[in-house]
Amino acid sequence: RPRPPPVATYLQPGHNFLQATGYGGAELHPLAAGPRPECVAAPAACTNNKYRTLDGSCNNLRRPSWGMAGTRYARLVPAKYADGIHAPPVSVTGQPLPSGRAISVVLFPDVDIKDKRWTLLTMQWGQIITHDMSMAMGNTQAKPYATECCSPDGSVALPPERAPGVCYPILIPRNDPVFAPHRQGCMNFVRSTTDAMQGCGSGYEPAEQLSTVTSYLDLSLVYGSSQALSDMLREFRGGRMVVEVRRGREYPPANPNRTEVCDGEGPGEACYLAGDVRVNQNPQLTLLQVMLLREHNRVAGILAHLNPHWDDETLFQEARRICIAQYQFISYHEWLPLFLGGDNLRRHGILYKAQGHINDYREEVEPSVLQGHATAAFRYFHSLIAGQLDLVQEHRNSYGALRFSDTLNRPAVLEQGDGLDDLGRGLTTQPEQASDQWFTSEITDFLFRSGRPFGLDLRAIDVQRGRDHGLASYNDYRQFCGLKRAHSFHDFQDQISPENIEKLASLYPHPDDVDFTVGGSLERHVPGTEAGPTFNCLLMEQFYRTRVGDRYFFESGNSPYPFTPEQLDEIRKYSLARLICENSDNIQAMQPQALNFPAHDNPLTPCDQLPSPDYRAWQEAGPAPHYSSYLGRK
Ligand code: HEM
Ligand SMILES: [Ca+2]
Repeated sequence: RPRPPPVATYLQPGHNFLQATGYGGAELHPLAAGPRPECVAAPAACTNNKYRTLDGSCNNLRRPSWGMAGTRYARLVPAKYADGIHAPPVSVTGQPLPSGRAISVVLFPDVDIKDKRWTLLTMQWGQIITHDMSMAMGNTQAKPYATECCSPDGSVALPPERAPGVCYPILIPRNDPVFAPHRQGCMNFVRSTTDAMQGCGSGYEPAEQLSTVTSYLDLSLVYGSSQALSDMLREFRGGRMVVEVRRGREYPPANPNRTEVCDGEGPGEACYLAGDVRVNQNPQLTLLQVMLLREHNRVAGILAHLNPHWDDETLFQEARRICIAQYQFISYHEWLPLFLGGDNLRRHGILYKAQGHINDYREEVEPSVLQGHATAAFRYFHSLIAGQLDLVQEHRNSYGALRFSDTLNRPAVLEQGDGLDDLGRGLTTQPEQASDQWFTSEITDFLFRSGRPFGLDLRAIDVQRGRDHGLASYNDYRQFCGLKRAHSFHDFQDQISPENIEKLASLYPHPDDVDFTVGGSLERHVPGTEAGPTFNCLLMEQFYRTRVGDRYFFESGNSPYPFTPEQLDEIRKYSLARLICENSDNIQAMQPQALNFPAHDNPLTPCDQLPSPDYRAWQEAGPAPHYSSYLGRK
């Protein structure tokens, strides 16, 4: 008879999870405190800016590169490479590890179980947050950035032991000009293509990977993670972002690099440029990117009306700051509690039921994204992805659906007919898949198939990516999070079912071999959360750091230029429902809790009756314009 699962120590009442994991995290692996590999050099000195920089530098005044684009992921548990430097791990018995594909087939097949409570938007917002927080230079979709960032002169110089073919665990074209000496600062610093492995100093320290985007939740996916990209995306008039207007609606500008980032029929087909290179990946993601972009221009327009004396720069920065605040509010207050439980979050200082300011910035907390989070725990939610996208009309009848793998890198559907609205209603009507061990074959057999019969396996890539990044094992992370270290496969049964333990034992030579990505995905969920204790431990640690390590977090009264309590009250009226209503083409009604299905206690509500911030709180002295002249939708 299986024993009831013990509660992980950090979740026991009275226990402080943040102490259990080091604060979170004062205990960074010593290497992460050493010379920091950076793709771009952090400024030597910071000024205390009113507004965030575009690349995230100088958020932390004492550690200007913390959370900056182009810096390494953080590690809580030391890296594990077969050779101590960069080779992917092998079994502790010396045998090879099972392939990611074999693991995916045996443990993560497609079983269609829909979530009973939450709409597909819940999944889709998660991907938005992911894209704001990290992108490994070596990841499947990072190619344009990897080349831009790491071989500025196009030169390719390789030390012989890292020549192409030495380690290619993931299939990526081998002619990538990615092996290159480092741009600046760290010249004897090399990388391998597939996995962005880095060694700094002598080149023989354990490899660390770089992330191309700012770690902060700062809408870098809208504004870009560099000043240069941001400048490309700005109109420099009225604080606005560049858009192309078609049929009276705003769309992101055309991507000059379309053959790199989009499939499709050629130049006539929509392919967008945005702050994040992954913007075209799937149409529901693109839809939210379009809405976030429209929201910026909408808010800029309102501010221009309220404060006619503001110049372009002020309007841009103020609109950006409000949009980031609305977005952080949605992400922490509306979205995150579904995954980690509101009580847990409040207990650990990740969320507050509060009015006014919350002054919890801690300059000693490193906000960089954790390997264990981005390379394992957060990817568990690939299980929420649905194999089809419902098209839904205003009365919420679904008249059809798109096959997921038909739509990847082809966002044109948003501009066809009522595509954007029909998909937007689909997002808030269709259930997401349940958070579990089952992954749709649309991503495990058909990912990026681009019209071919088969494609890639995202779950296999997730596993393999963990090895590329030298991620410590499931057992190591169990121990780190306060669970018992397993000495036999049997010992995993406190968290994992006997059937799954049997499968693990058939795949892996030794319990210490089990990949974190794999073991964590098999744990029974902690009640009230969407994952098991070990993944929860990483997720909580991450979202704690992302909040208290951000000097500009919207609720903070200690930021260099805080919102007033009155302005905070307005921001706290914002919602996902409002974002969608406001920035769709013509959606008329939405349920107030857009992550839950429409129901009698969450009824479809006319858009203009949903709560909205009153932006007059941002008006500087002067006569108020008539209210109705700027509050009107669209
Ligand atoms: C909507 C469908 C989605 C697709 C098609 C998708 C696809 C991908 C792909 C291709 C990668 C790169 C894999 C690699 O080469 O290592 C990736 C990375 C990742 N995905 Fe997803 N994903 C989706 C949704 C999500 C969601 C809902 C979440 C979490 C809530 C998520 C979390 C992540 C994370 C954390 C990474 C690693 C990012 C990094 O490089 O640091 N994804 N995904
Ligand atoms: Ca960011």
